[in-house]
Amino acid sequence: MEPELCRTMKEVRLGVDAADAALIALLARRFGYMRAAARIKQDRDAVRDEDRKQAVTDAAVEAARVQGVPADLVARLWEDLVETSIAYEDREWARIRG
Ligand SMILES: O=C(O)C(=O)C[C@]1(C(=O)O)C=C[C@@H](O)C=C1
Repeated sequence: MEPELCRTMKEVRLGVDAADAALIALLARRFGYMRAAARIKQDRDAVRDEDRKQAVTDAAVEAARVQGVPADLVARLWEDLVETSIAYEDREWARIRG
């Protein structure tokens, strides 16, 4: 049910749970690309790429603005998302070559 049509907290929470499940599926896919990056990057120092991090965050903030989501909140989320991705990619880089 669309958020604007919700009349009860039960309806709201069903919608939130469904959105969270969809987000987790997308995160699983995004993290899959981090495993691919860890496999492809030969140099461990290349795991962190500040220019690309900035570009990814800028794109997310712009997409959020178009969709009417507060840009400052998305910038904060993407800071955490990309830093978490870097940590995961670094861990995978070491695991693959361990
Ligand atoms: O684009 C890359 O090089 C990635 O490894 C992906 C990613 C990301 O989370 O989008 C992660 C680490 C880099 O710092 C930049 C971006």
